[in-house]
Amino acid sequence: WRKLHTGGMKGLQKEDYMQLALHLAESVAGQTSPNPPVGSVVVKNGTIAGMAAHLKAGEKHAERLAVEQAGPLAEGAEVFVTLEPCAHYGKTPPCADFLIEKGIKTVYIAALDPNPLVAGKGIEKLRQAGVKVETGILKEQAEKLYRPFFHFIQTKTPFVTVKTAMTADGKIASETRDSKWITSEEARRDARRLRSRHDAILVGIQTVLHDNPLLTTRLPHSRKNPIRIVLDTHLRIPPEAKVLSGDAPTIIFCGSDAPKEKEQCLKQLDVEVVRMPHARLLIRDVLAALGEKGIMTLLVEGGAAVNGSFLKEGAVQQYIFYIAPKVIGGKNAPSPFGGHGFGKVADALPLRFEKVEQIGPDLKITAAVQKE
Ligand SMILES: Nc1c(/N=C/[C@H](O)[C@H](O)[C@H](O)COP(=O)(O)O)[nH]c(=O)[nH]c1=O
Repeated sequence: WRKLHTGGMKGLQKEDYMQLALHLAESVAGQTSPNPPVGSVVVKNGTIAGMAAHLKAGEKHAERLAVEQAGPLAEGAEVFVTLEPCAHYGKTPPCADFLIEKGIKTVYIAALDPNPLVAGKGIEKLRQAGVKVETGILKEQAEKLYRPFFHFIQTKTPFVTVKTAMTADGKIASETRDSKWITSEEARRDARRLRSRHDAILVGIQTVLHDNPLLTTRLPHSRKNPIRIVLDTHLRIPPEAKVLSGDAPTIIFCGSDAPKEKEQCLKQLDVEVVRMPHARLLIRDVLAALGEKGIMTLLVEGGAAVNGSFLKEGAVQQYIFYIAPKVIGGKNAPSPFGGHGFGKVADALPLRFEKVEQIGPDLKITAAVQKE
């Protein structure tokens, strides 16, 4: 990437072009759901003849846009693409056929598609047509970017991130349940940016009753607000709750016994109410329903009760902890995870700390759940 900035185009290696394609893909992550974010670069005689990202589900794919930009230069060109070109008719015609038709000489691919319907088919089509194909360039970086998409394809449920903010002694509020504010404005802005990269954000009714959150991004030039989801078994949410405002779509999940008249009143507020088949809300049923709606990434902002159920259910793929340099104390001050947790330390959920950053005065730890 530095080479692209400083050394001009001369002497670029294939990894440099793939890095550019990955930067393009990373820049659209969060806006292409339920499609993956893909970037592509077309190179002819050592110069960049096209570069593009897939911008929105249903619109043209990255490699098609980049090759179209190249025009007549596409003949005999090299194409770098972050995910294996599609070989099947989705909302748009297959890219593999398009690349063949345009006379592309070589296709470099970072990550292979895990979808059994398409895995390897695009590559096979290209090779049968005499196109040279090389895979696995910057594979690790691409597979990290595609973790949510791969999870969604394989499980048909959203990739779940739990975000929580706590003091250095692990409290999300004081004993009197005051929580304004644990972390700094910079950290809370960073958390709202995290929201803007998610398809949906979920909280429990306790958080609505205690914090009355708006659950929007409220960032300049930010993309659309995520869908707001509230787990509210008995439909206790007050009609004047801020989360019922018109700033973003809101879906409330309730149990089978929730009062019907409350459901009607919420529907008057243009709020979607999903009545689940059991009296108790089961996390796996909620996730299946969200997957059905094409929600690929879900940010769970708790509070403690909901976080506790997601933890117990093993339904989380990533945790993001914001830690403030403060000590609040109090044996009854709430911690991020309610419920009874795991009885033995040996049964604690194993994580892998992937990134530790300082955001203003606070720490931000991004942790992946270790595959069991
Ligand atoms: N109390 C804190 C948080 N509190 C998070 C709450 O769950 C809720 O999201 C907040 O009330 C924000 O609501 P809204 O959507 O912005 O209106 N989250 C944080 O990152 N730091 C804190 O100090």
